[in-house]
Amino acid sequence: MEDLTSYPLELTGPDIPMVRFLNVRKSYGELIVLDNLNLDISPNEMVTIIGPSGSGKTTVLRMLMTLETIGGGVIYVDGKPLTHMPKNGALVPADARYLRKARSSIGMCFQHFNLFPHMTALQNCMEGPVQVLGLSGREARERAEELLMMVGMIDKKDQHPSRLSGGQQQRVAIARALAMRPKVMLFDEVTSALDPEVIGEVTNVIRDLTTRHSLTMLMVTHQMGFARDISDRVCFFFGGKIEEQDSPDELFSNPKSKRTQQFLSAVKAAD
Ligand SMILES: Nc1ncnc2c1ncn2[C@@H]1O[C@H](COP(=O)(O)OP(=O)(O)OP(=O)(O)O)[C@@H](O)[C@H]1O
Repeated sequence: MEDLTSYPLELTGPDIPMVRFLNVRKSYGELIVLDNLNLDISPNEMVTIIGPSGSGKTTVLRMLMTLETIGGGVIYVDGKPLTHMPKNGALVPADARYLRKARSSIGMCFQHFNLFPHMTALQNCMEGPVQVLGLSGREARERAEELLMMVGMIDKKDQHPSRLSGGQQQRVAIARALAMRPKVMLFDEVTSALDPEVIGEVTNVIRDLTTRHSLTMLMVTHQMGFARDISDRVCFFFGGKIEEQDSPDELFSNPKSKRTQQFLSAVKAAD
């Protein structure tokens, strides 16, 4: 087992990142998926991960959601360890109770919306705040209505998911994740399963979040134009590592690494 004594029990100081991956490793058998990953995300920063298929992009998000066990290193959120917990003055792997609480600081939207089919849009957004956060029905309803308004879905609040388009369902899924007041929002290919004509309504909601709301966000996308448009920083992943990271303008206009150049040319040629 890894010696964790050199890892801080918590991050302190004036400029602590909202998210820190510290030497994070993940393998499936022989396959190394994340190779000593170090990544900091500042409060209110929007970071996008791009890269070829199999480079570990989704694994990064799944590790932050604690859907995967960690093979090495520690992830911190808002200064506190996410994957580990302090015990007798040292970090040890987090138990289920600690993980359940720690994970509530992370919100996620997937390619497939996973709304509860038997609940209306409003009920979908109220469920977590009532069941997990213990809000009263009235408080949860107010919060849900405010968020459905923000994503432009208030007039459809009493519809079930089967009566909504893919874009509308994804907007409800975003509102549902935000209703838990996460510290960090993750977006994994949220437009991939959508018809082209409704992609804009979802990207507009995410763009709105970056400009009007202070929220730390990490996104995986294959839509380079969108990544360029809304990110503060873009990380190009290759083989489970960050090959290159920069501001979107710099990374897309002036990529330094050969692998980034090749990837961006291939994506452009396929467009
Ligand atoms: N549960 C698993 N068991 C075994 N291998 C896995 C598992 N999950 C992911 N992998 C492998 O880990 C590697 C990274 O997967 P990941 O989904 O993070 O890649 P990605 O960059 O998001 O790819 P894509 O763009 O195709 O979604 C891939 O080679 C994948 O096959």
